[in-house]
Amino acid sequence: MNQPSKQASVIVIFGATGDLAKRKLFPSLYNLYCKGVLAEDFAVVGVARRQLSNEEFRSNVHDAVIHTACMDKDDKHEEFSSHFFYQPFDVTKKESYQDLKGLTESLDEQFDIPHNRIFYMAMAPEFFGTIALNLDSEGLLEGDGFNRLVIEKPFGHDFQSAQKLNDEIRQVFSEEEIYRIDHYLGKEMVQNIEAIRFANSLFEPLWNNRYISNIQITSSETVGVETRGGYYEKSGALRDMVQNHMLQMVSLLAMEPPGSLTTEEIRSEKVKVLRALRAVNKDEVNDYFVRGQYKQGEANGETLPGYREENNVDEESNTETFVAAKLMIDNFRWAGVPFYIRTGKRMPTKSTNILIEFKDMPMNLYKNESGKLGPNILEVHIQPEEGITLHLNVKDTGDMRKTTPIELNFNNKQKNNMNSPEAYERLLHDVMKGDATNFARWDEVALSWQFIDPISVAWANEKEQDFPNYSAGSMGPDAADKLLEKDNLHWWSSPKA
Ligand SMILES: NC(=O)C1=CN([C@@H]2O[C@H](COP(=O)(O)OP(=O)(O)OC[C@H]3O[C@@H](n4cnc5c(N)ncnc54)[C@H](OP(=O)(O)O)[C@@H]3O)[C@@H](O)[C@H]2O)C=CC1
Ligand SMILES: O=C1O[C@H](COP(=O)(O)O)[C@@H](O)[C@H](O)[C@H]1O
Repeated sequence: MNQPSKQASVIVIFGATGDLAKRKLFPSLYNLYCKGVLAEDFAVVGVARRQLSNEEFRSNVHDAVIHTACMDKDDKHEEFSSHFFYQPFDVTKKESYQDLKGLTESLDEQFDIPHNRIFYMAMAPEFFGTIALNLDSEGLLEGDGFNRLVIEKPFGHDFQSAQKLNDEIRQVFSEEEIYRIDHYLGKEMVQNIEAIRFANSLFEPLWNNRYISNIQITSSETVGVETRGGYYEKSGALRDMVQNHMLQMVSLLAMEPPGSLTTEEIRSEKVKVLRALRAVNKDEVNDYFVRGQYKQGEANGETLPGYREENNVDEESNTETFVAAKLMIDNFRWAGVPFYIRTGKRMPTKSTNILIEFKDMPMNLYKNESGKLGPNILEVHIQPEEGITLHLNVKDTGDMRKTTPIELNFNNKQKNNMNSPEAYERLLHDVMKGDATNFARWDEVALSWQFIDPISVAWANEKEQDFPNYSAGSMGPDAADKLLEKDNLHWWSSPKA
């Protein structure tokens, strides 16, 4: 048998019969297997309440990856599934943990794995504390190898609940052992923000309030809440998207250059941005934030239901399915530069796009169609396109005193032959390598909740009388446009969306 790799591990998935495991985790592990990242020395133990045999579980895994192809190689679905094992599990029962300990130790021997463990919490957060304490008390963390805990979002519902959850898991796991997933941090172009900024002398000197007018981040989804009404009613777009994904993108765009690309240096710079975010108190919420809820509408000739007609949604629901906001970062670099963000469900396109609008030239020497020189804009296309577009003005071919706008485009997928890995694949690989850079540190999570909480409290206390206020299939309520019009600006719609 080959020497086991140092990172070889037994991966335990709590909630292995659920949606996340099926749609994201198994296909990502399969891709890693195809690429040779997972060698022969790995094993996955799935646990959940229902009674399944190993064979039944493997058949579920097989079905989940059957449409995922190994690039340029023969498919290995059977071989891959043979690394999977199942154990029926009750999170509250000691015997479940003792059985799990026995199984993981026997897999160490069978697959020649050092005592390395990755515990992936793909279950409701209310169980995380209990699981962590039992893993410790039942001896599953003993041994020479590493123990890593991967925690899914939502990490709490507000600052207080996040702190309680953090305290519970920190009784057992150190901060370095905890990997708090924010899957946006696994996206190729989100990771590219740092490279675009810090590897190009063209941009970095301009990346401040002297040259940038404003930054706009739009993350729009075409889907409604589908089967997730129960969860979403308690969450809303503010907690579901803004507290985590949107603020993470803001941090990466606004942070100072780290001294080096180490995990802690990068995360510490992001934390400084969150500390400098101007707090919005309850009386100012309407100046900085807009909320929306979709009503019935149309897209591609299809009638789409309103949010209040979805399953498990209250017919008078006050939950927002759209948020737009103006964020101010009160530090030397960003004073006076608004960061506008918007995100919502049932919008016309599935797209995430960042747009950096540079300030106008001090004087316009040129004439063009509109009489106004268009601004330089750098767009970072996060999804579905992955790339950047730089909008410039060049001389019109016919008239030397006239300009015409042009675009310089880079498409990442073309460069990578369409094989850019999925976010979960990248993040799972990072966990295996022990690289926590693209995971949220506790202080990032704490600060983002502290910023969000006054807004969610204000919205919970004051029912929005205008709800529902945007049609499914539209770009959100008019108030989101007015938020920028007040500043003599407008949302740029991306040609790549
Ligand atoms: N689905 C997604 O795309 C995303 C999910 N998440 C988060 O991931 C977590 C899991 O989500 P998802 O997979 O969608 O949820 P599901 O409801 O589909 O799955 C939940 C899993 O937990 C198991 N489970 C529930 N109660 C217990 C219990 N008492 N003891 C043991 N196992 C239990 C269920 O299995 P059984 O019924 O057999 O016990 C099932 O395997 C949640 O925290 C969610 O917020 C985060 C981002 C995206
Ligand atoms: O975390 C979440 O993200 C998805 C959007 O993710 P994306 O990668 O498809 O952009 C969102 O639909 C979901 O509500 C939220 O929980």
